[in-house]
Amino acid sequence: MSAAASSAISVAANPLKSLSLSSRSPLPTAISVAIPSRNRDIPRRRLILVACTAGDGSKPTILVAEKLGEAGVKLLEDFANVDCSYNMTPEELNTKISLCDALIVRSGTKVGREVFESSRGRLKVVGRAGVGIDNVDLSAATEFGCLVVNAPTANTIAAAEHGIALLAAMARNVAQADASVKAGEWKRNKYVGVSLVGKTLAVLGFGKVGTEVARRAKGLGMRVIAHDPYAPADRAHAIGVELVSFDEALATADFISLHMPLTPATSKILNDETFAKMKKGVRIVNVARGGVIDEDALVRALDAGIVAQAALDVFTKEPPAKDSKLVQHERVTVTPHLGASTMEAQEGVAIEIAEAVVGALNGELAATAVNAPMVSAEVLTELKPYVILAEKLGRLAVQLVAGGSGVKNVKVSYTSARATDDLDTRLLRAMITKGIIEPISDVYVNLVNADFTAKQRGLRLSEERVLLDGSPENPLETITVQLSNVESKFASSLSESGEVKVEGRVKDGVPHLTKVGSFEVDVTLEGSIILCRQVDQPGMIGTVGSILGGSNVNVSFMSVGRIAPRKQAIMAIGVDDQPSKETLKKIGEIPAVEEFVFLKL
Ligand SMILES: NC(=O)c1ccc[n+]([C@@H]2O[C@H](COP(=O)([O-])OP(=O)(O)OC[C@H]3O[C@@H](n4cnc5c(N)ncnc54)[C@H](O)[C@@H]3O)[C@@H](O)[C@H]2O)c1
Ligand SMILES: O=C(O)[C@H](O)COP(=O)(O)O
Repeated sequence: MSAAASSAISVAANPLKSLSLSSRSPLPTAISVAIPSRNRDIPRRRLILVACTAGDGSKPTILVAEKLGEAGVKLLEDFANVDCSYNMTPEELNTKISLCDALIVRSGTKVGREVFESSRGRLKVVGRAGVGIDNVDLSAATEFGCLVVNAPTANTIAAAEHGIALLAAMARNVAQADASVKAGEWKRNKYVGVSLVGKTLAVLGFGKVGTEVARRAKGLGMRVIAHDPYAPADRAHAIGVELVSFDEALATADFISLHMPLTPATSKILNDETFAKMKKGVRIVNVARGGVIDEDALVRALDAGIVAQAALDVFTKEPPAKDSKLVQHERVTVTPHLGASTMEAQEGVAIEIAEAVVGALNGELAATAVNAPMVSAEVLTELKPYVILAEKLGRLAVQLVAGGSGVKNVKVSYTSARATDDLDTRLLRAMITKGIIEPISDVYVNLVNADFTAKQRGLRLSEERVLLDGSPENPLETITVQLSNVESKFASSLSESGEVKVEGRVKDGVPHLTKVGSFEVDVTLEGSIILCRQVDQPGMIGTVGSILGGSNVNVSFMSVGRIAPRKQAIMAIGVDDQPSKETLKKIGEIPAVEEFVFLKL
């Protein structure tokens, strides 16, 4: 099958009366009449991939719950109403959130399920001004269709520098000696330190921060090894770092620096058992997350002399209890989660997160999305009309089902001359899901929660690719949506094998409906559509057109698809305005009309 094989003919004509056809095909199966209309352009709909600004044109509201750099706040203020409310209690946050479209936090605010529940569907984006997203309930965010974005790069150097600062300060007892001098003491023998040069540093978590720490430690003359199950060896080799197993790292290190995220797999990864595998007198730095260390076990390891010293920027509970044995331990150096706190990093993070949040509220895909598939801007631009087509086909198909909620099986076919790995259909699938679910529920579906929502509703969506011959000028030729095991309220929409079937394609950047059941039609997918099955006979277009015209319903497009002359035909009529019940009744009463349906797009 190819685009050229379609036998639909589009005839640009003005009023219905002056319809004249010039066909290249002996037996046209679809005849279209383009009617100039106020709304001929694709409606200025936002591509609602993730979130959107308020539909009424009013500014969105962004709640900034923790201190954010000035430049970021300014960027947000140019776009939205910004409420900077710091130090809120959880209850205050839950109360405010229902009035906010986006929330920006750092590590100090817990964004749990109750925040999404309290937002009652309004919260569309959570921006984490930093890297770690362990304070955000990602599953709840996804369920509620809320995008989570972070600012993963702007504080890397700051965190790495803080790790090195703690490493050196710990080795030379800087904090303890400082406190002692300020207390009037002068104990030069007590605060003799250890040297870094020639010592082995094990970096656990060789990601952005870990790599920068390793690079700096090499500069200090240390031997650096790293453990990271997901890090590429060539990156390690490039800076002279050897990747080793976890146990080897523990057994050989004089210093251990932690740089992995807090996940169920890394929670308390340093514990009694793993401390026991370490070299006696090891020194530990943690600028990652407090939860990766079992803090009670660390106190035991310090007291047992396994761990000589520790330098900690992060704690399981922040701030830690005043009487925390760990914090008060004389061989432990602490800072109050300062890793990202440099002027430069905070300005950078603020801009990075503000841009991500504004972009997401504008309906763009964020490059730093944490809970949504990444789709590059180029792919997105190219797929834009197909994304609209996909959603509209979903909407149309489900409205053709009698008692739409029984839809369980959806088959989507994409015809394209593009190689399979050159066509990313995740967006299209999400939008078809949105189109199918939204008209029959009050769920808001977007790229974030489409798969989750489909699964939750027992909707199985299978995709099929049909490879076409020819050059892949367009990403896609047609999209076909089929719903199986359903009854249809418009029998003509059933395929030969009994599925509700609609097919569309993009023409000149505009989505068109090109097939309903076995009938070829050609109508732009905008406004609303009336589908009529009728006996093909002269005057039908005029009769229906004058009923609609008489009721002041503006017709934007008409197309007739038929099996053969004087047999059954499907008339697809695009209308800008919703016809009244009486008008639709009049159409149904035309003797040649066998069935009809009104569909909202
Ligand atoms: N103290 C601070 O203010 C501060 C500042 C920035 C980052 N951080 C924290 O530092 C951590 C690292 O940040 P990043 O930007 O380098 O993140 P990153 O994602 O670039 O790197 C994390 C690395 O950890 C690795 N990893 C995952 N599981 C592991 C495991 N079980 N064992 C070993 N490695 C594992 C990953 O493969 C990845 O390479 C995060 O927890 C982040 O929140 C803290
Ligand atoms: O994960 C991070 O980015 C750091 O821990 C920084 O957290 P903060 O924004 O609370 O300083």
